[in-house]
Amino acid sequence: MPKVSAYEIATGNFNKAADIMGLSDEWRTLIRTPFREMKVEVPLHREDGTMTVFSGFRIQHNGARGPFKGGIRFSPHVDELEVRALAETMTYKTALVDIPFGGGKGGVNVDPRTLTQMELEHVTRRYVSRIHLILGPNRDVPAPDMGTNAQTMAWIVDQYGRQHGYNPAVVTGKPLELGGSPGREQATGRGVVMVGLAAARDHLGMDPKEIKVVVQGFGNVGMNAALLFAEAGCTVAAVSDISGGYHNPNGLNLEEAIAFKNREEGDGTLAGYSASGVEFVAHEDFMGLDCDMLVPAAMESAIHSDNMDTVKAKLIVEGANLPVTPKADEYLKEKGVLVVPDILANAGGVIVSYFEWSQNFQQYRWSEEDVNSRLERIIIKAYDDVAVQMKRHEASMRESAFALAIDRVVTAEKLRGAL
Ligand SMILES: NC(=O)C1=CN([C@@H]2O[C@H](COP(=O)(O)OP(=O)(O)OC[C@H]3O[C@@H](n4cnc5c(N)ncnc54)[C@H](O)[C@@H]3O)[C@@H](O)[C@H]2O)C=CC1
Ligand SMILES: O=C(O)CCC(=O)C(=O)O
Repeated sequence: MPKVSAYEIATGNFNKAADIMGLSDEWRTLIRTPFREMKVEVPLHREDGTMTVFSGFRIQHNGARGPFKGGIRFSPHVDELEVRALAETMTYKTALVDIPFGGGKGGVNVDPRTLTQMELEHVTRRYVSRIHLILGPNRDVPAPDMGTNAQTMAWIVDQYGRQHGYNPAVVTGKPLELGGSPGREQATGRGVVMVGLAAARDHLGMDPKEIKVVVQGFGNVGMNAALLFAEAGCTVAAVSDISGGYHNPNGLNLEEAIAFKNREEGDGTLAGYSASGVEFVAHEDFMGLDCDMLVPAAMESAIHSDNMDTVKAKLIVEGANLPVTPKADEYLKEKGVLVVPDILANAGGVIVSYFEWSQNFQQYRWSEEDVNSRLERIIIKAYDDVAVQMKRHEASMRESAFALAIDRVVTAEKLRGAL
């Protein structure tokens, strides 16, 4: 895969929108420059007696509209520029869906699959003990991202509480028992499905039952999106994870695939999965599978100059952050493929994180139906707002979404007297 970094993709996304807006160089610099970046050592004494030192980051990109908000990623690829790009993406995501947060992101360059549960807990606590001073319910509120989950958030709330007193609103995506919100776990995938189906209806004139979907990534976002697409009546023809792709043009049996992935003796992936009608697909062939809607929901730079011309889908819905490189984006635009950008498509997670944070302040729990219907209202309002901007600027959905979001951040900065 040609290496286009997350930061290059974030730069491309910003510049195209800033050009459309006619944003001055001074404002470009002010908006893009992160408010604060923290890099910390995260040492781990392993159970086998060895020691490893990881690097941890928490980057607060922009807080003009509210506390910094964004997930924490555990992945061996994490570095400062990747976290900076993801933090900036959060700034525009929270602005686009108009929730009262800025943008931030954190990460540790650790592969969680290589650690025991106890080692993972140590890494999480060490990381939090080094960044806790810049966190807080009204300061910076983390959440899960790639390689982290509700259990990680539970350790974070506990570790933060040891130093500042217990406050569940310091982190979202927690287990329900610790003040998590009903619906948060499925929220990102649910949002992907809500905007994906709206875009298929409005731009392709397709009903769910006619839509063939292919999903890259079978973790929190990809698995929940696949399940909810199937529940809506779509044919989910293929899914993939780190082990490769699994394809049945007539539709996969997702429950069976999930049971295989979660089996006791497995490694938590789909490696070795086989069933009648299912063929294995190598990573490099996955994006070229026949479908109407392609959902990259794994990692950045998934659709790039070497595979962009294999894409058969008419609609791409970005479940992952930054999955399409600028060159591929330009190519797809010229080819007439509609791309629903990450800051809209995967905003369901942070929207329900906002609900969780609000519920924690109220010390009150909403029902899952309430959460899901409020999520739909907010994400579809953002989708409609973007549609208006597309007409106004005669621009792509990505350019229009970013222009709207950047404008809201600039307005907040001006009101606060930034310059
Ligand atoms: N968890 C959340 O609420 C949100 C996550 N996102 C973004 O969605 C993406 C996925 O995040 P999660 O689902 O949370 O992570 P996860 O860690 O739960 O799942 C990641 C999945 O991607 C697979 N994967 C990794 N490398 C792959 C490759 N080369 N090809 C195919 N599959 C591969 C993994 O095997 C796993 O199934 C990331 O870009 C993340 O930033 C965006 C918004 C919210
Ligand atoms: O739920 C959140 O606060 C942030 C989720 C996230 O990291 C993302 O949307 O990329």
